[in-house]
Amino acid sequence: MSKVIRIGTRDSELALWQAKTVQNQLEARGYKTELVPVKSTGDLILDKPLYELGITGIFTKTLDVAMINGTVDIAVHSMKDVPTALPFGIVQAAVLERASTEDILVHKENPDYKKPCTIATGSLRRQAQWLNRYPHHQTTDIRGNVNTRLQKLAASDWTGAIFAKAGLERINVLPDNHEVLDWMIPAPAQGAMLVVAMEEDNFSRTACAKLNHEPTALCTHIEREFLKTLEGGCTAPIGALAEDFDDEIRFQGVLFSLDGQTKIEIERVVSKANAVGFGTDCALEVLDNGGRELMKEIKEKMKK
Ligand SMILES: NCc1[nH]cc(CCC(=O)O)c1CC(=O)O
Repeated sequence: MSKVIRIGTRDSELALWQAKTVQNQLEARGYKTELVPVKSTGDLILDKPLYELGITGIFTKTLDVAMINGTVDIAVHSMKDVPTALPFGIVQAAVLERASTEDILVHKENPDYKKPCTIATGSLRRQAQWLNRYPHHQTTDIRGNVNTRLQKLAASDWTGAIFAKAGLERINVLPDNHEVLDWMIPAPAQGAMLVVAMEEDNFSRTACAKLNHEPTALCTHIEREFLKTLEGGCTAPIGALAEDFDDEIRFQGVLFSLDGQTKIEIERVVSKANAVGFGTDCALEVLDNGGRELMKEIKEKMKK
């Protein structure tokens, strides 16, 4: 095992933490590794909402190119940032055991939700779910990595900002003044880390396979199937969570209109033995239940 596995990562604190976790796990199994941080397009364009950029894989593209060019062997991503269709030649090499899946609101003082509030989020999914629950509130866009967003919140007069709990926990910046949004359905694969490799790179794939956490891989697979079937390549307010209970998977999926007023949801239980294709089946049910018209409306609004 003399070959060094070069691990590509974005250079944010969270991305580096995640890449180092993969590095430590590989080294614990006797592999030699090297971290290669790169800047992604998503980290360089910070003045526009993500969904307006109209680029899928804005956080993953730079690393995909580095891997195809052979400057890195594997790349570590927050799985929820990875488009459901991987570039040709790139494959999933490992899904690590999932951390917290929840969204949280970080706020300054205890908010009174009965009053008008301003909630910062750059995510269509979080915006729609917040406005569905609190129609008299408003949302405002926020961009940047986790630390930047915490600073922007501190300097603002907003009520709070929404984060993935996993991200703040990982880099140890979860403030006391936060509330877990247990009613909000997370993004597909939120809280999971994905390692990708080149299909023909058997050495890296064999190494990474040892880090794979089967239940997380199955749950995130179902959530991403749901996403892929619903969205058809377009960004939309979609949430999905599959949870592992011994030999059963419990699944919740939801599609919202952009203003949060329309909600199409599904809740199902499936045995692990029948889990293949289950995410797709759930998405088809949502589409048949008014989702087709809703997705068409969202696509038209997003063009403007
Ligand atoms: N969209 C950015 C992003 N991608 C992954 C995480 C956090 C870690 C995770 O959800 O796995 C975050 C930050 C956030 O949503 O607050």
